[in-house]
Amino acid sequence: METPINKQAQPIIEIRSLGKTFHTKSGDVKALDDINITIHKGDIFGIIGMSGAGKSTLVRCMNLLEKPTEGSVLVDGEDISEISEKDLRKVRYSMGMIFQQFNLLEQRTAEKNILFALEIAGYDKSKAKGRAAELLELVGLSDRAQSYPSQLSGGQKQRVAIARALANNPKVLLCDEATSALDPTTTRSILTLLKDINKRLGITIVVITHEMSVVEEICSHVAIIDKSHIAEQGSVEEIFTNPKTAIARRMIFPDGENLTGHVGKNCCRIVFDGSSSYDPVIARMILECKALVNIMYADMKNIDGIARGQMVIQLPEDSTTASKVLNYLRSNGLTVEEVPDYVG
Ligand SMILES: Nc1ncnc2c1ncn2[C@@H]1O[C@H](COP(=O)(O)OP(=O)(O)OP(=O)(O)O)[C@@H](O)[C@H]1O
Repeated sequence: METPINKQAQPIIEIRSLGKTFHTKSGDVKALDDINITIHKGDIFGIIGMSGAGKSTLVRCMNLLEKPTEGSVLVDGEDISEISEKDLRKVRYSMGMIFQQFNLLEQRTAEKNILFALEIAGYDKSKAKGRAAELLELVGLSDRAQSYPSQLSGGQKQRVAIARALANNPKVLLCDEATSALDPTTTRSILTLLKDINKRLGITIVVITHEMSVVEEICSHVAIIDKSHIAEQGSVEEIFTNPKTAIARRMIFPDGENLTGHVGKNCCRIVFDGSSSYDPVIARMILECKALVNIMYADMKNIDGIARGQMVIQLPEDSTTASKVLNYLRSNGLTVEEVPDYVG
């Protein structure tokens, strides 16, 4: 399944038929199977999945920290599994990375953590201090340059890690569960910073997370990974409005789970894309079509102030009334898809 093409933007990361098997003493573990993803320049691309789904392995394959056993990874059109170690190092410098546990050097101050990254990349020494100051300002930590990690809060540590990851002007920032160790308020401030960096510097951001709220807050696109496979991918708006797989529905609408386990013949899925609120439409439909319907599943979300979501209803057995219901919903601008055998 391909991400819808953003016609303005060029692909920056293309993952083609990628697979990764770990050979362990107790047998082979297939961590990734036939993964196909295209990330375009300027996207904030979320990769979401449950624990053990393969998220970290996938993000580590993007800069070949983990070597895929099948398929290829193209960065800016170049197959990076084919290039020399030296060129691969350059590609890695073009892809900054941040982690859940920050991974700062505890014996160095915030400034020196950044200087270290610049030094390794061979940055001009005479300009390095100025560059570090610029980066600390970008992440709002100019006044903590001389603090050691142990003197910083979790959010401040992640800001230093972001500054360090940006030191070499990367084209891509890979974030592996970057907010998972932070409280909700700090999480929001880090996500706001990432959004700002994406906007101001045009850096493509890949966000690995198990939290849908993170995707909802900052991502433009999302791929849902389940048991080593991509279950679904697309723009966040599209996936949130009309999730097609059970895993996507479970992750996006966890509150809808109390309605799972329902099975029904002759159902239809109604997609609310923000142009109408469902209560009056459904109520009017019941009155106008004189049709009683069973609600098999329903959930709505507020995305950017617009109500989106979906509902699955069981249509009346009488086919004339069922058609009336479908026509009514469609004529009210709703997207309606018939589901002959619904399994919730
Ligand atoms: N180095 C390794 N050796 C063997 N198996 C591994 C290795 N790394 C990951 N795995 C296995 O690959 C699968 C995917 O792991 P991965 O860490 O990528 O998942 P994840 O979605 O990031 O999970 P989590 O959120 O729990 O970190 C798991 O079954 C894991 O046990």
